[in-house]
Amino acid sequence: MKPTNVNLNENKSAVVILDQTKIPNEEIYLELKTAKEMYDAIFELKVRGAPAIGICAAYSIYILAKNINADDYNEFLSVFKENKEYLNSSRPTAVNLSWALERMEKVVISNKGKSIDDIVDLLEREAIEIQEEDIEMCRKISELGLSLLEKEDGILTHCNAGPMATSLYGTALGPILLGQEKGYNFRVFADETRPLLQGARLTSYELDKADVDVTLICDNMASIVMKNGWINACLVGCDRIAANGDVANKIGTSGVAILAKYYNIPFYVLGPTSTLDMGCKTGNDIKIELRDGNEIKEKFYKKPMAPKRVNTYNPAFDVTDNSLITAIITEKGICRPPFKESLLKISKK
Ligand SMILES: CSC[C@H]1O[C@H](OP(=O)(O)O)[C@H](O)[C@@H]1O
Repeated sequence: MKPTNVNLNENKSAVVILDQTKIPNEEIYLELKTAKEMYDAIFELKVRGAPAIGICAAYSIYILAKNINADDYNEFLSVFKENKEYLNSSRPTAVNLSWALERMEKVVISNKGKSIDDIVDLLEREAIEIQEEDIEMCRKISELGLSLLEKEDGILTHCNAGPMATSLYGTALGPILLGQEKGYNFRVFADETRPLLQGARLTSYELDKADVDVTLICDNMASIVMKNGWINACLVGCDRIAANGDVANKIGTSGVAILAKYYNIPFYVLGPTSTLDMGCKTGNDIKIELRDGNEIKEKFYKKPMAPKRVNTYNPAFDVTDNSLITAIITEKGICRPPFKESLLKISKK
């Protein structure tokens, strides 16, 4: 199977992405050729999800590098860095964006002395490697995540961390999709995830397509489904994992974690080690993206649902304290408290 959410086009002149803002009503693919098209696609969540953003950025900076008209290496590197800083400024919270761009920049810097054409070829290979590594990472995460679940479990999810948000298997949805293939009989409750409805638009779409028993709920219904005893585990993705195990993820995740703690339900975070940021000591060091308040007041309504002059506060992420997390499932293993030690160990594997 090949990823369908982010690829190069046939003549390698553009990044081709599945426009996630059109799901579930249309499957539309876009060709990104210019730096602005690439920036806007990430900023407008046409491509979204930490790993998918990183993969898209890697292919994007490769396409832009192909089009740099430089007389020498230093000029090439200077324009490359400009492109990198521009793409990196699109969204601040998911570490995979800067991680992928820094990894691509390392290819340029470590191959000084080679021809620019050779460096560009190496950039293409690095971008492909980033995507292929993510496929393997997510497959392993799915297997390890599935080992924590029972065949008839009720599972609550928040936001979307499925194939569209990654490369092929997903992270939080990976164990669910893998279990479905193996004949498990999960019952999934998907938070719609206001304000951008990734749960409604994307998670219920991906799970329904795989014939998983998925029930869509409003975010404020997470407590009652847990109280009813319908949830055996919560599975969520991540955008940045701090060295102490604090996790930045879609806004509302920390609330789900607090509810899970109250109802004594395991709360699992799933993500590749490329989302681990050991340079970030705690969640307090994670920059939280603030977005336009119109996403709250009017984006998905026929008419605005709040007075025009009313203030809004629209953080796209929040940080779940490590004390609320049962385990962090990565491709290198399952990390349990104390996370400072378990994450340090896994970061060195
Ligand atoms: C597999 S990473 C998915 C992660 O990214 C989402 O954020 P966004 O939709 O804004 O890109 C959300 O936090 C998911 O858990």
